[in-house]
Amino acid sequence: MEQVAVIGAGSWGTALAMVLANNQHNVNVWSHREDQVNEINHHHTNSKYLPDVKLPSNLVANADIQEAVENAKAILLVVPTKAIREVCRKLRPFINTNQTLIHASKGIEPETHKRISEMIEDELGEGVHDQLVVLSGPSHAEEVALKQPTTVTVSSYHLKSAEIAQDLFMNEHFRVYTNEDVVGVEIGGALKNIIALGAGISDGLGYGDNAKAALITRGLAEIARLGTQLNANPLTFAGLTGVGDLIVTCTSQHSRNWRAGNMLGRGYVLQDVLDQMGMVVEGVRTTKAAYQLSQKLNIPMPITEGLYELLFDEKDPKHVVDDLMNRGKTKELEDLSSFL
Ligand SMILES: NC(=O)C1=CN([C@@H]2O[C@H](COP(=O)(O)OP(=O)(O)OC[C@H]3O[C@@H](n4cnc5c(N)ncnc54)[C@H](OP(=O)(O)O)[C@@H]3O)[C@@H](O)[C@H]2O)C=CC1
Ligand SMILES: O=C(CO)COP(=O)(O)O
Repeated sequence: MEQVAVIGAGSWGTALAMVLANNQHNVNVWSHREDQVNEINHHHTNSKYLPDVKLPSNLVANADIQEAVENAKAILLVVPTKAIREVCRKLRPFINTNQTLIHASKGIEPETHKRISEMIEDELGEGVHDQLVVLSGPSHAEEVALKQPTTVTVSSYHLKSAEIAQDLFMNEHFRVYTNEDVVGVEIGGALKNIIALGAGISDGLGYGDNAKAALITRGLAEIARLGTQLNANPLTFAGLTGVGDLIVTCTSQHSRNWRAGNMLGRGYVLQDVLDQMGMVVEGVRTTKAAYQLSQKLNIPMPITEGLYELLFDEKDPKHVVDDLMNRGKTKELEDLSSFL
């Protein structure tokens, strides 16, 4: 039984805290909202983010970040990418070299084009490199909270750290694999959200399963094309954090990215969609970051480019699809030749 701190009390932070608490660990969830801390401690619920779910009694909440991480063997960071740096700065005075630092967020930072583990190292110092672990894979919070069978991957430059995370989370409902390809795991988890927005748009436009299968497979091709340029292992994209997460996010109505895309496809404007969602839609900022990166590295990413034009240049969704379908002729495997 270990002491674990969870930084972030949204849907994913709460669901992962439940997995840890169900594994008999003592879990302290930090939230920046007093009212939410009181609700978790007095009613054992987090009604905004996981309605109708009862939280275990060994899961408590704290609004003081120092108290939340006190004596923690591991700290799990689960806030939107946009909040990672701010939260790390709050955390910095209270971490030590014996703790495993796990993050479960999915995004790339616009302008710097950094992955989340790189942002964390920027803020907490290079000394945390071997303590860092990323947890990713096909896993909607709503299903994890109901103990439905789920598989994820934990990845670290230091296998021992990944194994510590594996031991903390693994149980009969939640199966955890290790993988040492941090770049591939983070790139797959972040970029699938762009394709999920696209899948939602396609459904919102009334297109069928053929279009969605095309988006998933050609989306995977461009994710792998960028990822391998960044030194990811191409095989990671065939795994849980690549095609696995693409499937779940592009086909599930739990996905906020799919739902946001669906509204865009039905004609809603971006700001109204984000206002209605009330939870993070990571794919929007990640589209900007991935588009910028593809331009900088001169890597063709036509779906990402189409999404960028739709989100940031107000291009009509139907025109985006028409332009994707009417690109010049190409070979399916041409892009993949560098893998061989
Ligand atoms: N939900 C899921 O099923 C999964 C999510 N993820 C990833 O996990 C990450 C978090 O997502 P998720 O939990 O779903 O997001 P939610 O939108 O459900 O919750 C985000 C949480 O972070 C808090 N937060 C936002 N900004 C700050 C800040 N500056 N300081 C402190 N807390 C802050 C929010 O507080 P407030 O209530 O005040 O806004 C809220 O508690 C994302 O990167 C997402 O892609 C990964 C796998 C599955
Ligand atoms: O990453 C997720 C599932 O693996 C959650 O996706 P959404 O953020 O689109 O809900």
